[in-house]
Amino acid sequence: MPLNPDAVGATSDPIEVSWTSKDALLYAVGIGAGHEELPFTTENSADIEQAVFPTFPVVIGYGRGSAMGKIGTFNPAMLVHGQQAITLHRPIPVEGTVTISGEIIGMYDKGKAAVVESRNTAVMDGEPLYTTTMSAFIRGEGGWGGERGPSGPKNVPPESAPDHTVGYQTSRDQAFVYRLSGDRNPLHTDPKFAAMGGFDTPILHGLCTYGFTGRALLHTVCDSDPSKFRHIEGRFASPVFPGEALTIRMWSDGPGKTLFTTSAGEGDTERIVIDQGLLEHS
Ligand SMILES: CCCCCCC[C@@H](O)CC(=O)SCCNC(=O)CCNC(=O)[C@H](O)C(C)(C)COP(=O)(O)OP(=O)(O)OC[C@H]1O[C@@H](n2cnc3c(N)ncnc32)[C@H](O)[C@@H]1OP(=O)(O)O
Repeated sequence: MPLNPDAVGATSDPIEVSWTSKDALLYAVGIGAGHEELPFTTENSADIEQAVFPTFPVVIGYGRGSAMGKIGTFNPAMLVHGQQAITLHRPIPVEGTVTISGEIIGMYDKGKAAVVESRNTAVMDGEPLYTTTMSAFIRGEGGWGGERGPSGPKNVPPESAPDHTVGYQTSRDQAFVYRLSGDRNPLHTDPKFAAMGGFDTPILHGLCTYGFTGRALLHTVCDSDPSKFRHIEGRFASPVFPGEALTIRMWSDGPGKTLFTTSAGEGDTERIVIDQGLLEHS
């Protein structure tokens, strides 16, 4: 059975998931943090309280609570992560339990591909903690005559030079650490599976690049304070190969708003890998 466009509105059964301090530390090293970010990478440094990166919700209970299981069948090697947004209602504690509910909120026919949007809402102690929205871009699954969905430019930065630029280096083996936070998709580690998806070598998890990007934004425009980081959104514009350098460029867009892009590679190979980036912060 192929994709089922009638799955829009399908919901998952709410499910309880928990995480520990160690999960937050593992996520931190998976997105490249280390000795310069001790609050996020240690729980026992003198006079430092452990903190959690605001992009951590994307791995809490990874995949559990999502309604994506209701969209029908497709070749998993043809799926790439398309877009991701995270809204934080309060900072994420070092450990905790949430109840996650998922819903399919859109299924768009792009002709050569299907774009499937889903939303997860997480509640802790009866109050919303965070909401995540993601889209999957499934190549070869369009063409059923459905709505084309959103298109056109969004969160376009000005032509002017960025207000801030941060560079990070991913490691050749970055995906092997990042996957331990939950996403074991072999697209990121197995050359044969990657080849089935049309890639010469495994590509980096989109959410790993997203985590590096969130670190840059947190430290540059939120004074490294997760409580100032309210909402982030962006679109995966091109694959990243493990070992590539990342450059995150930021433009202030008025009070509490920063537009951003993330690029990978250097010189001739540099290209934007996250576009339509927006951070809302205080
Ligand atoms: C069930 C379990 C769920 C688990 C989810 C996550 C699992 C993870 O392990 C998977 C990953 O991490 S994959 C890695 C991260 N993602 C990527 O690397 C994708 C990078 N992007 C691309 O390759 C292309 O932009 C590409 C291929 C996405 C699009 O490029 P093109 O084919 O050239 O498309 P284009 O002609 O530019 O546009 C066609 C229409 O699609 C819309 N669109 C483009 N990029 C999109 C994107 N990233 N997300 C959503 N929609 C997108 C365009 O707007 C266009 O629509 P329209 O014509 O209506 O304007």
